[in-house]
Amino acid sequence: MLQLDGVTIVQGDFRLEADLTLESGARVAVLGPSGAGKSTLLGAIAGFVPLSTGRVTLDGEDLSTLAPGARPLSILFQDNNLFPHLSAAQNVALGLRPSLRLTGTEQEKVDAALERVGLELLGGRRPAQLSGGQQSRVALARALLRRRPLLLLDEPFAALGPALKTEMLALVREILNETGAMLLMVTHDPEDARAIASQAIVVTEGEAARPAPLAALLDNPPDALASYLGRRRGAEPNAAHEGDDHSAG
Ligand SMILES: Nc1ncnc2c1ncn2[C@@H]1O[C@H](COP(=O)(O)OP(=O)(O)OP(=O)(O)O)[C@@H](O)[C@H]1O
Repeated sequence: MLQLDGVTIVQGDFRLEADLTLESGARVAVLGPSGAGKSTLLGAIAGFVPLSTGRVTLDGEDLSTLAPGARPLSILFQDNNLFPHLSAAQNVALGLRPSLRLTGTEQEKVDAALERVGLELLGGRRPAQLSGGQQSRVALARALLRRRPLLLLDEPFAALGPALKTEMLALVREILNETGAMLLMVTHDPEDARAIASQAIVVTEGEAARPAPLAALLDNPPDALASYLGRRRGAEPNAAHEGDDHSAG
């Protein structure tokens, strides 16, 4: 269970509050207008952004006392945070051992993770020698290897084409099924959210709201979310944002 307890984050004149609980294994989309604080929320959980007040706990453990690298979570950004001078296999291995001096068993785990994402033949290549989708796979393999109970995705597949994005979301879903990890995923795309999440946290007007069922939220969005999704509450279905095609029943 992930708890944000009386959390306030202040960055310059920006302020975000969060008081919410997510059950173990929850799959949660983080939605909201640009600049609302979605990345900031993930950064605070991951430890890159300091809390002004409150606590973040995972299964009762206070994460606020742990350095980012020691937190029981993996985070993926759009740029995949791969090191350009290391091979794909070494980038994956970093998830296990920052020194890259692997034992035989650890090497086997790295190989298995690369195989799991279909990159067993490309482990020797550096990121620049891989396609965008392959780079995303390397980053996912590293997250897979770490087996942390919380996976934070900050629009990691936004730059990929629709087919690749669908494939990556399917892979994430499989990984979540295998690991039982909890997911928090920032996305601007309601269809991506539907593909993987069952709940949503709406971040708007200085607050990260308590999680709500995703389908109901997308079918009948509050005003702040409706304008961000490109349509108004009560609008005719054919006034909906192109590509945002869903039926209520
Ligand atoms: N280091 C910083 N110092 C001051 N303000 C910051 C800093 N980083 C971000 N902000 C501000 O915090 C607010 C939230 O930014 P954040 O990146 O979390 O928004 P977001 O919802 O993820 O936006 P987007 O959807 O555009 O990525 C913004 O107003 C931004 O300008």
